[in-house]
Amino acid sequence: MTYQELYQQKLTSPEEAVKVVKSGDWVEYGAFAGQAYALDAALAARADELEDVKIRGCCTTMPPKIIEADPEGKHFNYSSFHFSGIERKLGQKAQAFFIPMLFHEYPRYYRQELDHGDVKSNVVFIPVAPMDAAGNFNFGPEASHFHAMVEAADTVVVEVNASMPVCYGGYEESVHISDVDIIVENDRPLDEVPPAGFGDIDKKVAEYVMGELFDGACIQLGIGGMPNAIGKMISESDLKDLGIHSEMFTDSMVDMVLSGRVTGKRKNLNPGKHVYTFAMGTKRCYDFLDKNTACAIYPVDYTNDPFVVGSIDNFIAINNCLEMDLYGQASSEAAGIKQISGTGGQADFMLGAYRSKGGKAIMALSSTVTMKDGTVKSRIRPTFDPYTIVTTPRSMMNYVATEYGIVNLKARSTWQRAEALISIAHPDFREDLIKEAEKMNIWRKSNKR
Ligand SMILES: CC(=O)SCCNC(=O)CCNC(=O)[C@H](O)C(C)(C)COP(=O)(O)OP(=O)(O)OC[C@H]1O[C@@H](n2cnc3c(N)ncnc32)[C@H](O)[C@@H]1OP(=O)(O)O
Ligand SMILES: CCCC(=O)O
Repeated sequence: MTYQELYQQKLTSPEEAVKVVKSGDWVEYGAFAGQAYALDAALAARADELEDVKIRGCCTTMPPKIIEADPEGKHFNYSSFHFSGIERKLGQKAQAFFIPMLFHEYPRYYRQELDHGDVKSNVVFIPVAPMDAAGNFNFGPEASHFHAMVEAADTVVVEVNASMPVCYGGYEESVHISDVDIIVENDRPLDEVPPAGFGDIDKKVAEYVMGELFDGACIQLGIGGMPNAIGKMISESDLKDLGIHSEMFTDSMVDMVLSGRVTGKRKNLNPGKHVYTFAMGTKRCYDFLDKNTACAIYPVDYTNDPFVVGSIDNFIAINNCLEMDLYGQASSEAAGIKQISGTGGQADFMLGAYRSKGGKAIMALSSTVTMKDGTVKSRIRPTFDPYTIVTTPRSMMNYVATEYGIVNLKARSTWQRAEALISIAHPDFREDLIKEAEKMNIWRKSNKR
């Protein structure tokens, strides 16, 4: 049978395809902008027939119809490995639950199932580009953990999207028709996620970070407004021959490449290739990645493995946090019990970049945040409030930058950390921070006043 004949044999409607889901099943959704919209809608339409169907997603750009159809969660239960803005809102209403993870371990959660059952996966719904002549469906700009999900699921359902960019990769960027059970079709443009904005303070922080970059460095940029400010500054700099090895490919990276700052020529791993595991951006970003042989998508257990990252010389990881305490712990994913995002790849890259010869792991944050009620809070705090989630532990903290400077915490004692962090806190909060540090016994007589 030819691949085309096989395709026709497996092709059905979304309504028929979702009949494979039974009460009690675990169903895997896509991640980021890689979402199976038609399958979600068809499953939602079956709400009244089903009980206890558990769904796992990740950082979705798609408001799930299964939740719209069943807001009280009587039939479906939705969990996510990383909250997007959509899931953050659902989480506030107990319509989405969070699954803590280290991003580089994500594929392993599925593969362990084959050995001793960390997760159970009955059905996977996955969006793909149209089949190529060799029978492969490309996952588009979201390789991440997709191949591992396909391996673990009892039934693999793909939603073929003619608008999906085709992203060439190192490995595990596609699924072969022989591993697919059911095919549906649904053409729709990928969701666009415009880059988070940044202001003058972010730019000042970015200037301190820029001071740590050098020709030939290999860069990872995290998620949020601050990394975007840095990406823009890089593209306007005169840095040469930078490399990209990142988890997420962004619009600011398109600028970094098109401005000529990034060539990848000096990378000792994957030279000449801009390496990533998923993209979230505008159509311009997706078009840039489409069939671009200078870009290589890999599974996340490669891009984010701290040992892989650590093997890349001159690796500079730049990430963002919400708050830091005087010991150097970073809280980046939650405000108290409100889950905002997730650990994602932050801890992976903080560890990996420090392992790299010539590498640096930089946490960039503005010194203050203005809350919705207008109060201005220092992001550098003596201690965290109860229930605060630590994303990067103090033992992994390296460089920290605010608009008042950049300090290195590695191998520094508690008093050195307190002194360094207070020196880059907003001046209005420094005296109070010193008083608290004194109470905490981490301020010495010799510390500067
Ligand atoms: C993609 C890679 O390569 S990833 C590797 C990196 N991954 C990570 O670092 C994961 C963790 N980090 C993150 O998720 C992001 O970097 C963040 C959340 C720290 C910053 O992202 P940004 O988009 O710039 O955050 P933003 O300033 O918009 O704030 C997000 C929310 O947190 C709230 N918030 C921000 N600071 C605080 C604070 N100190 N206290 C309470 N709430 C806060 C904001 O009000 C906003 O909430 P809302 O959407 O309900 O209004
Ligand atoms: C799950 C990926 C997103 C991030 O690392 O922040």
